[in-house]
Amino acid sequence: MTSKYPEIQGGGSLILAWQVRNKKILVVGGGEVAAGRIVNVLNADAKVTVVSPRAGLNDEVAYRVDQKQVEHIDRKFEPSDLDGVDMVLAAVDDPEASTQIYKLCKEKRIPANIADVPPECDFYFGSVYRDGPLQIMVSTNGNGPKMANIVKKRIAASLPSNMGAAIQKVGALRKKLRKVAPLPEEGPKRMQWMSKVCEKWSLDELCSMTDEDMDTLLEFYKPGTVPTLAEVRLYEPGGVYEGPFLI
Ligand SMILES: C[C@@]1(CC(=O)O)c2cc3[nH]c(cc4nc(cc5[nH]c(cc(n2)[C@H]1CCC(=O)O)[C@@](C)(CC(=O)O)[C@@H]5CCC(=O)O)C(CC(=O)O)=C4CCC(=O)O)c(CCC(=O)O)c3CC(=O)O
Ligand SMILES: NC(=O)C1=CN([C@@H]2O[C@H](COP(=O)(O)OP(=O)(O)OC[C@H]3O[C@@H](n4cnc5c(N)ncnc54)[C@H](O)[C@@H]3O)[C@@H](O)[C@H]2O)C=CC1
Repeated sequence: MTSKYPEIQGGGSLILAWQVRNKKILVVGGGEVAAGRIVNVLNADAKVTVVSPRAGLNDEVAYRVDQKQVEHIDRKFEPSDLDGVDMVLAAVDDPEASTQIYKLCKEKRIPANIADVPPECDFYFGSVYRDGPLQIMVSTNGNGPKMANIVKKRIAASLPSNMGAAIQKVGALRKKLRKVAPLPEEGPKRMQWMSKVCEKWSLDELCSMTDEDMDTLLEFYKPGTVPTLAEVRLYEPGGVYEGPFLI
């Protein structure tokens, strides 16, 4: 029997945008996989510590250590490394160490990704496309990591190059709108108006929107209308404005 509600398809992952700004993340290992993890978490503004013997660091990880982008503990993993840590990413070529790290993380309830052991991961990484504020993650839920990479590239190729820039402008406009209409009870109106702007304006229009344009556009929030960019630029503040576009 078909239902009017979404059908449940178990076996997936909960895909979230985890906020790790200033959280302490421990990366165990300093090889190629660790290098990828480090980029992912630094891009999310985490505080990163890498534990691995210096001799085992690959060029990229050694570079990030030398640049002080990450802290470095020059030895093998020890249990005390987990003190005060919010997340652990293990990428070592030593299955025994992997299992020990996993067990300790379970005990201490620290979320962990153990690169080579999917059953020991609280979460998987995915293939990520990034364009400014826009991030798209593709997961195949452990079935085909390389396929995730291929799907990501296809999605990326289909996206306009100014998508991230447009989203950045929308972010700035939303911030200003919050100042103009701060009250919680205005929520529904605020959201409706914001959605209309996103739907009506092209990406090029959004991208070319200046700070001044934003302020003018926001004058249309009260009547709840959405002019075009051209109309915004024709608008004279304080004037009585009743164009055919005020729908
Ligand atoms: C479960 C998971 C756990 C986790 O790592 O979080 C995991 C596990 C394993 N990967 C293995 C192999 C490879 N991994 C890659 C690449 C990536 N792997 C990533 C994620 C994940 N890998 C998680 C599932 C994600 C999902 O299913 O969607 C990506 C998407 C993200 C990232 O790691 O950052 C990143 C692409 C980054 C990008 O697009 O930029 C390549 C290709 C390459 O290196 O070019 C290969 C070789 C080819 C192949 O096998 O496909 C093996 C060894 C298998 C063996 O021994 O044969 C295991 C262990 C196992 O499967 O048992
Ligand atoms: N996405 C994924 O899940 C993938 C996982 N892998 C697996 O991930 C693991 C790591 O791969 P690579 O980075 O290519 O290996 P690698 O050999 O380049 O690096 C291993 C690193 O671990 C460090 N290390 C070893 N024992 C340690 C310990 N006890 N404490 C701290 N550091 C220690 C070494 O110094 C070295 O920096 C391998 O087991 C590999 O099979 C490989 C490809 C993709």
